[in-house]
Amino acid sequence: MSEKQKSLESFRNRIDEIDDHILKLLQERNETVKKVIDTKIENNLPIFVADREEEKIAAFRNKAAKLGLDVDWAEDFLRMIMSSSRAYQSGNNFPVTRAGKKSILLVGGRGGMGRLYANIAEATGHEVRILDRDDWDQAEELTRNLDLVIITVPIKITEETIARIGPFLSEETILADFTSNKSHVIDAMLHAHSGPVVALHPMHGPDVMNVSKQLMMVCHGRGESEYEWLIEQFKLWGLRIKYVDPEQHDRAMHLIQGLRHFVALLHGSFMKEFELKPEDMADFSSPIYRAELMMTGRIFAQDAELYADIVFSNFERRTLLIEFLEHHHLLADLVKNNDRDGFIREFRQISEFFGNFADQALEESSYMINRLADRFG
Ligand SMILES: O=C(O)C(=O)C[C@]1(C(=O)O)C=C[C@@H](O)C=C1
Repeated sequence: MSEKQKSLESFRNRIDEIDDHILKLLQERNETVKKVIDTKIENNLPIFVADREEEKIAAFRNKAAKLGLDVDWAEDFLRMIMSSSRAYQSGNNFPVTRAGKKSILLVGGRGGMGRLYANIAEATGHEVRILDRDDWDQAEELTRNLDLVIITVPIKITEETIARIGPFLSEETILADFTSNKSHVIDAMLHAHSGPVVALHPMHGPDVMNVSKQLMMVCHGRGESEYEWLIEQFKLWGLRIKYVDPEQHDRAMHLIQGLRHFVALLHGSFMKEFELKPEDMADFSSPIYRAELMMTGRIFAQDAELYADIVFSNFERRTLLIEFLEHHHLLADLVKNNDRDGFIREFRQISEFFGNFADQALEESSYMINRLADRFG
């Protein structure tokens, strides 16, 4: 072995030692996190503490800069550590609110979201009951002495399920739902129940590792002081809360869920029609195109009925999708007429409309693409 090879080997050995040391330190950090979550459970404190994380990130960046390290990389590193810390804290028991343990019924509790929240609520010490499709003959028993009922059934049967459960509920029971559609649902709940009502939309799927730092949209219905403990409980689980107006929520959802999924559907359907095989396209794609292909492809790994419910959710959404499809003429005509100048004019008008957001989109998407390329490239 040459002298050069020998020194390379000794440097690599030193790097291995340092990496092992990092792992040991992470393990020690985890042991401390275990004590943190025990203290939080004893004192009813939340898993995710935004201020603490922001302060730590700012301090870490400063220290990294002084040590001549890449500050953005250092921030990512710390964010990953804290994310794993929250996952760890979400692994066993959860803190409960000062209002104490409650009885909670999940209607549709055997679906993905129902199971996720049933497990978390159970791990918090709440009494969890499930009412699924075939359990309606037990509805009376399941709704006795009940603090909260959450409707988490497919969109298309949400309103009829609300109407069905309403008569079983006492004045004190909170009626809530997890549907991605709010204005009609909140009206249905207020109509079916005279007690506290709150409409919720967890902005995540059932496949998340844990709910810490996930967003819960909240639309006020009735009796805020009575359902306050529930919002508090979400915060203790680590969720972020955003209060929204139901109409405003639904408009945004038409665009985000309806339109976005529809664009992906159109893309996938076109690929199928012209036999553009995703594997071949992926091989020829740089990270950005690959990311787009993945955004389209991920939909088809999921349930067709779920997407049908999202796309066909209601009349407003279907109207918007038809408007969207008809709008394609504007661009199709530019292409048909080989109107390069018209294309540039339209492009610039869209850029103006997007304003500063376009720069933010460029920055965020570049970040995402670099991370993806590093992991899967
Ligand atoms: O300081 C806390 O409360 C923690 O739970 C620890 C920790 C971390 O791992 O540093 C994790 C989650 C919080 O959001 C903030 C910080």
